[in-house]
Amino acid sequence: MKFSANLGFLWTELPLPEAIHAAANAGFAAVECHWPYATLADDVRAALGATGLRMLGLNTSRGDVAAGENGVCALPDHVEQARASIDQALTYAAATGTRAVHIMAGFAAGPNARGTFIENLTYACDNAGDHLILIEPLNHFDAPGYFLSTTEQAEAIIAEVGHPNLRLMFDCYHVQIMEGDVSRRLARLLPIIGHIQIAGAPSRGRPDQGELNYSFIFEELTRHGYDLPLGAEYRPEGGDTCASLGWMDTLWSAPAG
Ligand SMILES: O=C(O)C(=O)[C@H](O)CO
Ligand SMILES: [Mg+2]
Repeated sequence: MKFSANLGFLWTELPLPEAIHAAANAGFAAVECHWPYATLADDVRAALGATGLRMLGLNTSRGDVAAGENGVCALPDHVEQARASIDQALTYAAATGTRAVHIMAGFAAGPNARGTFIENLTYACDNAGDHLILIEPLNHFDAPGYFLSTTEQAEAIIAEVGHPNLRLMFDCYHVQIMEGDVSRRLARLLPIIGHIQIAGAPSRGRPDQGELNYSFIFEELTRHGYDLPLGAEYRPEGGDTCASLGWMDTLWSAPAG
């Protein structure tokens, strides 16, 4: 199993290029981030080039954070901002060789929100080139009122958009909280999954703590032939990422031979 360091949660005390170097030194196979826009894309690209790591994903902007926005792409009265956030994310992804862009839906509900999200996702896919477009259900406790909260809802939207670039970001932590049955759900949804993330549940601490048995999940994924890096998107205790990394060895030892 390979792992991607989510730099939205790991090494957050470091500027993004330095965090990329820290992830490489710690043995991660890739990195991913949340909102890199305050950092010059050239600096990120240089750090990726120097370490040989790929950036697997970044998010569209949250919008007006002070006003409590968490993405704008399902907000019927924000279509212009949504398209601008998608353009910004795709431009940054192209400049840094980032694999996927996560389209943040925002706090919204109802058929108009769904229709808006589908139109904006279609726009994103039509302009994505080689980049994957991801959507991610978030749990009700961390993101109450977020438009997308279950894999079932995401699966129906992916089918309706019907574009090969559009995939599910399966965050085991959110799925465990909202729906459970994680390993069976993972296996069934693998054909539409574009990225998988991990964290302990329900705390969002390190993956070796809490109710999810990741050793089992890793074995299952391996059995299904899944070999892309899994996104380590957890909050290290006390903010000390290096001290939190023991799980990388204890949860997974590569099969012999
Ligand atoms: O919160 C998460 O789980 C994410 O992966 C997103 O990037 C949203 O912040
Ligand atoms: Mg996630």
